[in-house]
Amino acid sequence: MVVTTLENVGRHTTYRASYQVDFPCIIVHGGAWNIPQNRTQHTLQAVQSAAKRGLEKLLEKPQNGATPSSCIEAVECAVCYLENDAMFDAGFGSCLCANGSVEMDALIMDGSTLRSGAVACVSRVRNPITLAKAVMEKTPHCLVVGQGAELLAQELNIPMVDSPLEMVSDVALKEWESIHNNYPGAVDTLFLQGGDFHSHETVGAVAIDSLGNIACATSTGGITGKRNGRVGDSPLIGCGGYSDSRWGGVSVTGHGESLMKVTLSRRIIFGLESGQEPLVAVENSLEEMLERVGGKGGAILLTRQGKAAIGFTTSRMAWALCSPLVSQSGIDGH
Ligand SMILES: NC(=O)C[C@H](N)C(=O)O
Repeated sequence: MVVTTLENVGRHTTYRASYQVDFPCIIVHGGAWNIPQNRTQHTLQAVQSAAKRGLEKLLEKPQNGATPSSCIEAVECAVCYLENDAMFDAGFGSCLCANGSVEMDALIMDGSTLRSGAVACVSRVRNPITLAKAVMEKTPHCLVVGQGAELLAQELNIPMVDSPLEMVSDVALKEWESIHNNYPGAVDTLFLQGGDFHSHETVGAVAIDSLGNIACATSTGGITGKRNGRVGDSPLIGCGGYSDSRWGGVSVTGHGESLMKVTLSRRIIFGLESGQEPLVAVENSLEEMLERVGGKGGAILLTRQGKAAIGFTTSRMAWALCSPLVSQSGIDGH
């Protein structure tokens, strides 16, 4: 068993960067994997636009004396934008399960109260992140799944499609057909050493508003060929995302089963609590996940102190950072 030590930290991280930012600020990712060249431009532009829209929400003037805590609206807005883009593995265009259907997961978390809401295995909801937000704001629960979640969407008039087939894109269908007959291996191998070739553009965002409140959101269709009913890391608190305004917020992407085993997002925040620099917390956690359980992934982090950190162990991950003074983005490893 190899346990990550200080000597081997940094061996696998393909990209690491950190920025000092002003408030309010938002950072967005579009999934860690081996993004093909022909998707580069679109993917990068989309995460940049999503971050810009999120920032606009953060800069909106509060109405009727309402508290200007807009980080939740900002992450929802950025994630919705990417869910609506068929290129991403979230909302319309999500990866397909073994039986060819779409099952989506999403999580949102409010770091000022630790309230969170999540949905899993929804097939007919246009924007799973909006339903996750409704779970947080309108129910006493943290996670609602499947039919129960869709019933809630109906009750709350959250936009749904009539048939799950309406959420299936041509690209997702093509990829599903290409790994036909190899489903059991897919979830195990797609993100493992050297195997980050498919599956896909999970999306996420972290925002800090002018009051210093921090929210995170993550949304995904999971991994192509996953067993029906499989739930990945994305909707689970501490796995797909975590936010505590005392420290920071994080959204992650990658091999869900690995991310769950090391509770990647909570682990990164715990690194901050233990006094680690933001980038060290991100890098140590990703390295440990790869060393310990063999899974690759990526993370975005925004801290209370105004540091943004980005890291990934896959070949690529599209990300974009936007504040009134800073605008940065990237996709390649070093
Ligand atoms: N692309 C991804 O990030 C997949 C997601 N983490 C899952 O396993 O469901």
